[in-house]
Amino acid sequence: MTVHQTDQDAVEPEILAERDYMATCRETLTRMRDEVNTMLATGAGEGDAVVDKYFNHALRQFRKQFAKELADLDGAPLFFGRLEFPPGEAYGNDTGKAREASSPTHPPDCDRVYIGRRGVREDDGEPMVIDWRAELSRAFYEASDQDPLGVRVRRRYGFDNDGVLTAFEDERIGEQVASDAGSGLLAAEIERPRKGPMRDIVATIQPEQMSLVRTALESTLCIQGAPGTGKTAVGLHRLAYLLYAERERLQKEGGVAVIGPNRSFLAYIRKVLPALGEVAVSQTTIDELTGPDLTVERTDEPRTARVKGDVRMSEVIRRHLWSRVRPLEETVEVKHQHRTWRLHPEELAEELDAALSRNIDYTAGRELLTQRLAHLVLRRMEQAGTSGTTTLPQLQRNKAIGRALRQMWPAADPARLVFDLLTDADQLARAADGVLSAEEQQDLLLERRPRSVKSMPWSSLDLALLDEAAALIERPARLGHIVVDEAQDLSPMQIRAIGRRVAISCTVLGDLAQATSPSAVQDWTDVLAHLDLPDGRVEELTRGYRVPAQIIDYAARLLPHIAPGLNGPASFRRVADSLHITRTAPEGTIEATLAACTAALAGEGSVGLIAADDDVPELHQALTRSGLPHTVLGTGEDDLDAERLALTPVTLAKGLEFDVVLVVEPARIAGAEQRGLQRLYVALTRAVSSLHVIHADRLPEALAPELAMNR
Ligand SMILES: Nc1ncnc2c1ncn2[C@@H]1O[C@H](COP(=O)(O)OP(=O)(O)OP(=O)(O)O)[C@@H](O)[C@H]1O
Repeated sequence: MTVHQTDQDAVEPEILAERDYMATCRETLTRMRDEVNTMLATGAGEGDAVVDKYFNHALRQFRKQFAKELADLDGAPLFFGRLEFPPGEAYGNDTGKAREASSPTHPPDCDRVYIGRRGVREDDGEPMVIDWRAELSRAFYEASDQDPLGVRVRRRYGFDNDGVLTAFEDERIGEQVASDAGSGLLAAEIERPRKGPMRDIVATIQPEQMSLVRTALESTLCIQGAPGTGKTAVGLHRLAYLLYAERERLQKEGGVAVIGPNRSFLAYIRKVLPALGEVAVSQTTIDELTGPDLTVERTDEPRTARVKGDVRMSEVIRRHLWSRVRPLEETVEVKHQHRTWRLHPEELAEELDAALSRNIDYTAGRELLTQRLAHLVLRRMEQAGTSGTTTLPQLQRNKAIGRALRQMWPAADPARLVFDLLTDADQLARAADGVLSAEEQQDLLLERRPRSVKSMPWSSLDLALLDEAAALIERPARLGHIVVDEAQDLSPMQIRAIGRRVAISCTVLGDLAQATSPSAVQDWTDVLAHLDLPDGRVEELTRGYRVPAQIIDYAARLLPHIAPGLNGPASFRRVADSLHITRTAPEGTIEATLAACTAALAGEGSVGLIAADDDVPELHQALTRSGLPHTVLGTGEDDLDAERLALTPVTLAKGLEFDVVLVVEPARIAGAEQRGLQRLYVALTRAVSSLHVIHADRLPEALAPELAMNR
C-alpha cells in the first residue's frame, strides 16, 4: 500500500490534481443546482396554468426536492474514494469521451471511478462522481485480493478538519500484499474531533456493515451489537441505500421513517440522512408515533410496566372493545314516509352475527352493520312495493337505525377504553379474566382515578395501549420501511405498534445489554414475532469502532451481571491513556468534576458530562457559576451544535457519543433504578477518546477499585 500525505510546505502534484478535480466537481454541482433553481423560478417545462395544474405542481415539488438534495453540505468532500478498472471496464468503450492523459475519469490506460455521497454529472451526462449506493460503487467496499471485482487499484482519500483533501492511500487489488489498507484513514476518521451531531460513515463503512446496508428491501433485520459497533450508522445508511435502490416502490408503499427513543437522540442523528442526500425522511420517537397528540406525564413503576408492556394486554384490550358489541333485546321501529317498519330482535341478532363474522376492524364492522340494517328495511319496502325513490344512504341516516346502532355497536374512543381499563377494577376484571392474574390486574390499576379522560396523566407505555385500541378501531396508515433504533428498550406492545405500520420490512437495531426498561423484550426472536415478521433475520455486529479497547474492557466487567450471554465487542482501537478513575472526598466531587471539564475543554472535540438525572440540576448550577459554557440535554432544543460541553442526564445518554466523557458517581447511576447497572454500562461506553470516572461513593462491585487501574 502506498500512502501519500501532504506536509505544510510541499503539496504533491497528485494531491493538487485531486483537489482541482474536487473543485471542478463542486462547480458542476453548483451549476446543476443553479439550473434546477432557474427552472423553478421561470417555470420552464410547465404546462398551461389551469389545464396542467397538477402536473405543474408535481414538477415543482420534484424540482424543489432535487434542489435540496443537490445542496452542497458544509463543504463536505464530494468524493472520498476512487477505483481504477482496465480501460472500458467501468464505462464501456463508447462513452463519447476521448481517452486523454488529462482526463481524470478517462486517462489512456484505465477507467477511473470517483465515489462520493451523491452523483455528479457533466453537462453532457457523463458521470464525474458516482453515488456510493450505485452498483458500480459496490466494488469500492467489497473488492478484495480473493475477489477483485475487476478493480486494479482502490484509492481512499484523507481530509483535514476543514474538508481539504490532504492524503490518499492506494491499494493494489489482487497482488496479495498483506496490508491493513484503509485502517489508518478509518482510525483518523473515527478520532476526528466531534462537534455537534453524528456524521455519516460512508467513506469508511466496513464490509460486515456494508453487507447489512445492502440487504434487500424484502428482508427484515434485527441487528444486535455492542456499543459503538455502528448499529445506528448501519441503520441510517441502509435507509439511504434502500431509498436509492427502491425509491418508487417505497413511496408507493407509504414512505419510510426512523424511530428513536427520544428527541435528544433524534437531534443527534438528524444530519446523517441529509448528508447522504436524503432530506425527506420522517424521524420520530416511539411516543410521538403511538400518542401523536399526547404528552407523557408519568413513568410506571417496574411492576406496572411489566404488565402494561406485556403482549397479553392486546387480548385484554381486544376483549374490552368487542364486549361493547351486543344484540338488542327490543324491536326497532323505523319510521319512513308515514310508515313504520319493525326489525325484531332475532333479525337484528342475525345481522349482527353476519357483520361480526366478517372479521373486519371495529369501525368498518360498524359501518357494515348500519348498511345491513338499512338494507333489511329497504328489502321490506321493495317487497311491499313501497320503496319508491328511497335510497340506502337515506335509510342509513334514519334516526331509529342510528339509535339501534349506538346500542348494538357503540362508537369507541381509544382513550376512553384504556382509561376505563386502568381505572375501573370491574371493567378490567371482565376483560382480563383468565388472561391476567388478580395481582397483575391490581398492578395495572391507578391508585387514584382522575376526574376525566382529559385529565389522565398518560405514561409512555399507556400510549402503546391507546395505539393498540386505536388500531382495532381503524387500521393505521403503513410505511414501506421503518428503521427502529435502541429497540432493546421497547415493550412487546410498543413493538406491535410498529409492526402494524410496516408494509414491507423493518431494520431493528439494539443491544440487549443496554436494555434499561423493565418492560423490555428479552430476545430478538421475540421482537420479530411481535412485529409479525417472523421471517426476519437476527444479525450481530461484533467489531467496536467507537470505544477504545481499554474503556470497553472496563465497561465489559459489568456484562456478566447485566447480560450473561453477551460478549463485549472486539475493539478496533487502543488509545493510550484513555481511562481515568478519580476518587474524591464527598465534598470534593463537584470541584473535581469542574476541573475535569475545564481540562477536557482545553483539548479538542465534544465533551459529555454524564450523571444521574437527580444530580443534573446541581451540576448545572456549578457549571454556570464557574462560567463554563454548556448545553443541558433534555431541556428544549437539545442544540448539540451550540456548545462543546453537554451536561447529559444519564437517561438521555443512550445512542450518543462524545470525544471525552466524564461519568460522575457511578454508584448513584446504578442505584437510581432497577436496571441501574445497564444504565451505567451505557454511560461508560459513550467515549471515543477518553473516559474519566469521578466518584466519592463506592464503585459498584464489578468496577471495584482494586481492578480499576488508571491507564
Ligand atoms: N465504518 C465506520 N467508519 C467510521 N466510523 C464508524 C464506522 N462504524 C462506526 N463508526 C463510528 O463509530 C461510532 C459508533 O457508531 P454507532 O453510534 O452507529 O454505534 P452503535 O452500535 O449504534 O452504538 P450504541 O449501541 O452505543 O448506540 C460512530 O461515531 C460512528 O460514526
